[in-house]
Order: sequence, then C-alpha cells, then structure tokens
Amino acid sequence: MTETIALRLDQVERHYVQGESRLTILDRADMRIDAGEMVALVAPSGAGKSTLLHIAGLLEKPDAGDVVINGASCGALDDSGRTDMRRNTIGFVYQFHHLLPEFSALENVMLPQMIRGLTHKVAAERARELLDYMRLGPRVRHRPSELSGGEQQRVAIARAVANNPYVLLADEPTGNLDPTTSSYVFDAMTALVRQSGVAALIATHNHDLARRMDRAVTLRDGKIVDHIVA
Ligand SMILES: Nc1ncnc2c1ncn2[C@@H]1O[C@H](COP(=O)(O)OP(=O)(O)OP(=O)(O)O)[C@@H](O)[C@H]1O
Repeated sequence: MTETIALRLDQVERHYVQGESRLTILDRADMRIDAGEMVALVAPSGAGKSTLLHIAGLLEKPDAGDVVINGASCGALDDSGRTDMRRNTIGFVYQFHHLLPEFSALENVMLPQMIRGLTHKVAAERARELLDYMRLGPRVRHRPSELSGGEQQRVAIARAVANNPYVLLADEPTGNLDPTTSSYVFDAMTALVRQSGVAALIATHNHDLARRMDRAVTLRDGKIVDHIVA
C-alpha cells in the first residue's frame, strides 16, 4: 500500500560539537510531508536548512531519531542500504545545476536511471519524456554549456525525478536565476511535482515562491514549525 506521508522525520536530533561547545541544530524535530505536497523551508542563514535537507536526504545521519520514506524506516540501514534507499526514493536539486558537462541533457537525465539498472532504451525514453515535459525537447542533444541557466535548472529538475522518487529535496533551486526565469523554472517544477505526486521540500529565501507552495516551515529552537511567509 502506498503511504500518503512520503517523508517523515521523527524526533530527529543533530548537534555539532566544536571543542568545548555544542551547537544544537535539530532538537527532537518532527515533520510530515504528504505525497504531492510542496513545502517551503524558509529560515535565516545558518539556521540549519542544509543540515535538515542532508538528513532528510540520507546524506547525513541524525544523532537520534528516524527518517521514514514512504513508510520505510531508514534509522537501522547501513551505509549501502542508505545509498540504495537514497538512489531509489530521493531526488535532489541544488542551487547550481551540477550537471555533468561532457554529457548532453538527455544523457544527464538517463544516467541516474542506468545506475539504477534500467536499460539504455528505457532510460532514453523516460529522459526524453521528462525533457519534453520541461519544454526542452529541442535541446536534448545540448551539453550544459550550450544551455541557458534556466534550461540547465530544468534539466537538473528532470534528472532529480528521473527515478520516480517519493521525495524531492531542493536547496535554493532558482537562487541563481533572474526573477522571470526563476518564476518560469518554479512553475515547471510545480507542474512536475503535481503530476508525479512526489513530496517536495524546497529551501528558499524567495518569499514570492514560498507563498506559492502549499505551506512553509521554518526552524525554531531546533524544531520544524509552521511559518507564515510575510
Ligand atoms: N560540520 C559542521 N561542524 C560544525 N558546525 C557545523 C557543521 N555544519 C554546519 N555547522 C553549523 O550548523 C549551523 C547550520 O548550518 P547549515 O549549513 O545547515 O545552515 P543553513 O541554514 O543551510 O545556512 P545557509 O542558508 O547560509 O546555507 C551553522 O551555524 C553552521 O556553522
């Protein structure tokens, strides 16, 4: 059975110890994001947005608590179990596209699927479909350096959802783009989230974009709390 809660953080703790001092970033923090829901993560610099995204994305282990993806607890997984889980259930988009420069847009979207074991043919069909959806059909053979900033980010978003993840995590996905391009890329990402049913957690400093999501959260005293965007 498919869970409606795609991403759950249960009582997650994260502390950084530096010499004598101990910095608490997450303190028994809880969060739930439903399939198809888009949640903005809005918090000041240094509050812990990247830490939260890394923990939710299984790139970093919490000191306590659990991350549950579509009903599957990740707390007891070893490193290779976490890597598999990440590869199969989570997609990432960063501020800078991180596309592989020597590969075309199509190949960049095919790669994660082939790493997962899909055939070249199946991966190419899915990549083409996603790039068409992102209105990049005429650009599939272009390398990243032959694409505009907005096009590069749309390829990066297509790549992030190529393996049909349950969860999409994005760190300032449009932070590097001008306002018009940012809005266009955000609309494309929204359409993809709605169509695929992925649960999205998107860190942004852009209040206009945050308001266009289903809800916003912030970090306060180590907890993840609802936030009204001014
Ligand atoms: N490996 C580490 N060791 C010690 N302290 C760390 C480490 N990583 C992050 N921190 C501290 O934890 C806090 C949260 O960092 P994080 O990168 O999650 O913030 P952020 O909200 O993403 O900030 P920004 O918006 O500036 O990227 C910061 O004060 C940072 O200095």
